[in-house]
Amino acid sequence: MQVIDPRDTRRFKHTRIGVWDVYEERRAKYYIPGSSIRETYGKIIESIPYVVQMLRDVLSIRRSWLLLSAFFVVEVLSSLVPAISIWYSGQLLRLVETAMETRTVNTTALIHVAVGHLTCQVTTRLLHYARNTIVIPMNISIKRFYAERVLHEVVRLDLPTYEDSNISRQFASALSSSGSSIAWKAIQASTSSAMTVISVVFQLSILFTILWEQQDGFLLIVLGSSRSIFQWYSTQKSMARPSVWGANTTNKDYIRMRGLKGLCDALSHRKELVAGNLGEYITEQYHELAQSIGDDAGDFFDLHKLHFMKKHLGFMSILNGVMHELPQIILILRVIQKPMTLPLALASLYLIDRTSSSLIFENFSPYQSGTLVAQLADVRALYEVKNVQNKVVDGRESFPENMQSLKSGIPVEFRNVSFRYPGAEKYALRDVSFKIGAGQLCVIVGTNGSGKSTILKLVSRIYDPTEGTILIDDRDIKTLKLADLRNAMSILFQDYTHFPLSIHENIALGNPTLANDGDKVREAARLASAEEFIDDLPGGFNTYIKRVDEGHIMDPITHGDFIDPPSTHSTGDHHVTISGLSGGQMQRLAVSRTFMRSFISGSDSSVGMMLFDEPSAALDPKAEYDLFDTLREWRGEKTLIFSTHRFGNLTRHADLILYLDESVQEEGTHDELMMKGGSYATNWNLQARPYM
Ligand SMILES: Nc1ncnc2c1ncn2[C@@H]1O[C@H](COP(=O)(O)OP(=O)(O)OP(=O)(O)O)[C@@H](O)[C@H]1O
Repeated sequence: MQVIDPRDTRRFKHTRIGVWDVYEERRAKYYIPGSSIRETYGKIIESIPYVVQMLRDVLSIRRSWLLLSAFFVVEVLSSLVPAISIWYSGQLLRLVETAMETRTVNTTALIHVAVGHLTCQVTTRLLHYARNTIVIPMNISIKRFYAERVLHEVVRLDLPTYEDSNISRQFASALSSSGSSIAWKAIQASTSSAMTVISVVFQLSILFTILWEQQDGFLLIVLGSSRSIFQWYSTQKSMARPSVWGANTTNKDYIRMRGLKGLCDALSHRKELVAGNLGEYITEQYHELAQSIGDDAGDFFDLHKLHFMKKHLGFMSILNGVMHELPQIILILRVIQKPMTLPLALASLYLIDRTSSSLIFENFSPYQSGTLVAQLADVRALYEVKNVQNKVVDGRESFPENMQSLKSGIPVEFRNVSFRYPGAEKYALRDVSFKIGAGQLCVIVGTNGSGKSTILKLVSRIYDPTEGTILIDDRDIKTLKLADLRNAMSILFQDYTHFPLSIHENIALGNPTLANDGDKVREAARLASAEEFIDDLPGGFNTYIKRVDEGHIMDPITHGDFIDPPSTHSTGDHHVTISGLSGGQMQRLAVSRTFMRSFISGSDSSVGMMLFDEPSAALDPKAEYDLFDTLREWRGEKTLIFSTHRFGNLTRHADLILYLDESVQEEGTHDELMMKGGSYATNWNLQARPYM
């Protein structure tokens, strides 16, 4: 993955386009005539092992042998037809010549030429059709094949790796599923390049044979071919892009303007926009900002296009026009000298026009899907994602040594642990040490941002400590196999999310081994007080909370907008989609998922530790009471660690309370800490006062 360092001016050129700062790598990666050919071929050679692997993979897809062979046959035929057509044009030229000399027309030959021309046209259309019937199914199969592979690569990434913007960009470019698949584009680009060579060689040799015998033949050949070569050259030049480039803006007004637009566009802000009467304010502010920035405030791609166009409107495009007219001028001069040669001149001109436009087409076609080198580089990127290493390195030791040891919970110890989030300057935790015994109930309290959630993320190895050691069952957490560790615990995050799946699956994913067990899912929901409201939903447990892109509709106004899911699935009780649930209902669902993991598998349960981050924040008092009542029953059997702001229900029963503020400030039971009269006692009294 390339990283752009704007300070590296030797490598990156800076251009200001409107409000945008554009950084382009000075050395171009793709082929530009005049640039190092060795470098270009070097890149192609580097990509060969990846391309070979890709071909092997593609050929392992069912029916792909057949489709690929058919595709190559069609491509070879398509590359020969233009040359055959030019050959017929040459025959026509000969007929005109003979007619002028003998004043007779060879009708049979004329019909022959006409039929030949027509056949070429029809064949071109048929080949085009045949190509589409091969290309589309091939593309669909290859895309499906790689979609599965990509899912496999994405799913294995841990949070710090996934959060890394360089890695996510690498994945985004390698795994882009829009349009054709990378593999298929590369196959097409390679074939297209090979066919271009065949086609150009054939066409030019036929043109050469035909025009060579004519008066000014050599000049016409040179002009005809150089016209297309020149046009190809200038197009390559204008289409070549540096391999690494990036654009950013630091314009405060523009960033604010985009922020205001984002506020209007996103559904998630609409509630506050409406309730806060923000419409008028936003319109005014947006207008003022737009006026002050002026035309510089454009979308990057629009401004870049404009900049690019101005840059390339120059000498080359004028010369291009001149080259286009030269054959005509020469032929006109010839006709002026010898008026009798007019028909021959017209036929020659027609021939030159045909050849050059067909040659130009041949040379442009690889660009429709990007250059060959670019496509091969993409294939390489596609295969290199599997080399991305996770930042949280897996341990080697199995855990636990025997399942029986989990039955009374798992002891946890922090030894001088400090932690800084990736990219953050400030420590979230500093020199934290504590010990939680097996089966104990520990409650972590503290102000906002004091590090409570961070402790839970470290215990579950979502992140690793920057300094210090965490011991699980007296063993360094880093030595344990990650899968085993996570099997042994159940965690409810503060910022839990629900998946775009049915409610049944949302709960069942807490314990995928029991995913098809409807009774267990229902039991988990009951324990979390969610069963009743789920049953009241239109589709019960089959209700979808949100769905990912369902259905398309094409009309002249919306052009492929999505159909609103509820309108397409409002019948029956399967896959009914609802647009929302209350905050408390959402939380009950999240708790159900956690219960599914830890309780439902009963004696088979491998869970010895449960972590809850603010599990009752959105619950009503009754639901909160029931939840903690259920959880307390598991004390002595599972280690329970809670992070919470609500002291009352939990802390009084806790074996250990940690009062946190970057590090552990106070530690003990409720009674001990109340006696101490420190921050815990102050906060307890603050919460209790309204009820006294
Ligand atoms: N992903 C992150 N990247 C960078 N900093 C983070 C990240 N998550 C949390 N922090 C910072 O780490 C510190 C501790 O955050 P943490 O979420 O652990 O606090 P908390 O005690 O759980 O807070 P709250 O009571 O508000 O939930 C805070 O200063 C927070 O801003």
